[in-house]
Amino acid sequence: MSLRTSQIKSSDYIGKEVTIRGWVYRLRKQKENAFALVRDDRGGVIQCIFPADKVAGLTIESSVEVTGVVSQDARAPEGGYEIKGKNIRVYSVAGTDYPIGEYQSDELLLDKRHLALRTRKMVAMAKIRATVLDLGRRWFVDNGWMEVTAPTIVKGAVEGGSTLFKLKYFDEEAYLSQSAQLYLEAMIFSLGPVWSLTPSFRAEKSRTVRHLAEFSHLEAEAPWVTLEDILQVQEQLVSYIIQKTVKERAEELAFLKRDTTDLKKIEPPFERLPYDKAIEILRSKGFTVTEESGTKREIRAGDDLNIDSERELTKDASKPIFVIGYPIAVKPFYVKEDPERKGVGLAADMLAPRGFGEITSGGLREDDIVSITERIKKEGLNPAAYDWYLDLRRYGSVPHGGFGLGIERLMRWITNADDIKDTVLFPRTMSRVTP
Ligand SMILES: NC(=O)C[C@H]([NH3+])C(=O)NS(=O)(=O)OC[C@H]1O[C@@H](n2cnc3c(N)ncnc32)[C@H](O)[C@@H]1O
Ligand SMILES: [Mg+2]
Repeated sequence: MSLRTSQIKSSDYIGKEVTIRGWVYRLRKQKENAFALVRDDRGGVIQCIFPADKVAGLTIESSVEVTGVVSQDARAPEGGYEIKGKNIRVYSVAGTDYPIGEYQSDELLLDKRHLALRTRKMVAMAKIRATVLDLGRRWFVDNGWMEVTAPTIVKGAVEGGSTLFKLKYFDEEAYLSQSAQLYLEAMIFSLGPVWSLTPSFRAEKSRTVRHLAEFSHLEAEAPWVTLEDILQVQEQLVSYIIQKTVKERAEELAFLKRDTTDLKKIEPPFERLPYDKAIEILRSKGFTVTEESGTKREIRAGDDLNIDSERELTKDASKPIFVIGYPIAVKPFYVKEDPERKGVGLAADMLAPRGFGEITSGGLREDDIVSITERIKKEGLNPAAYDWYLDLRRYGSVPHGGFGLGIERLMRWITNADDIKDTVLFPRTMSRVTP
């Protein structure tokens, strides 16, 4: 029975004969002996020593089954354990032109992502990502939220028509979903608090380190909630994911050289910063924005916040900041207007500390059919595509709200990755749709 290297690296196995299966990760041949670092299917590596002639034709990434006796030697790389090889079975000899080596360009690593996923960095990233997804699910399940699955082929925009991917759907036009939100709103009337993890698509015509064309979207929606309820759900969820990821993936975070001292401080409550106060802070710092015409001017009330303003607001923060009460004009049609403050939306964005930018957007939804119909029209959307959605206001409308969290945005913060593309296995951007 074959074992994984993590099992073998213990004093229990010293002197025992074991079998491991994996791929040749590094190969050093000397006159007498050859030293093969074999990587198992979870990325663990152990040194295997053979007489040089026994592994003559072996190449990097050849798939092998090694049998031998475990010994301990402080000089052995990867933890001081090694296998003195007795037998090696080669399943497949890899081509001698394996393209992933010590040093290569980011572009090549993206072009060969299907192979680069075998590198230690991407194995660590993939394991952290799997844990983040697992923890997101664990939090919702443990707190009584119901998982639902929304469609990803839809007929309407949620976040504005400019970032829709159009597709030919049999004899009609359809789009790839930007967000599951509208469907989650349909499910709260029978399932209460619901959540989903779906791919969301945005035809972002911008090359930034924070945007993907396809991202993993963790969304939630609940009936009978206030904006404060929605903020508390988010800060508990994000704190839970971060605190447990720091513990459960300490080895991988260490491999990525991520000092997690700052992440250990992430716990509720997060700061609530009113939008007007945020603008005041930015104006006091002489913050400027560039208009479409290219002219620069001082930021003022009514402007949306961009990454530069978010960075300025969070650069010295040790915990996320909720910016609350954006102007309704810069928010989508579904955002509820504050009945006490005309023109102000009951919405909030969660901004990660240290300039990592927006992690979530959320808030209360407009639950009055006349108001939301007007807002759909005002946004230039075709009300016919939302007739089913308006039924949710026609039949039993209730105060409700929710949020969307970008998994890759959260991952970029947790791993301190330079680029959001590093946090996803097969990134999709404006200039990349393969492999
Ligand atoms: N159920 C909801 O209320 C979600 C809501 N309809 C929504 O889609 N909001 S959002 O556009 O701000 O996107 C939500 C989050 O989704 C992430 N997001 C949003 N767009 C992207 C892109 N292009 N790439 C990566 N991540 C992205 C980011 O963290 C945002 O805060
Ligand atoms: Mg947003």
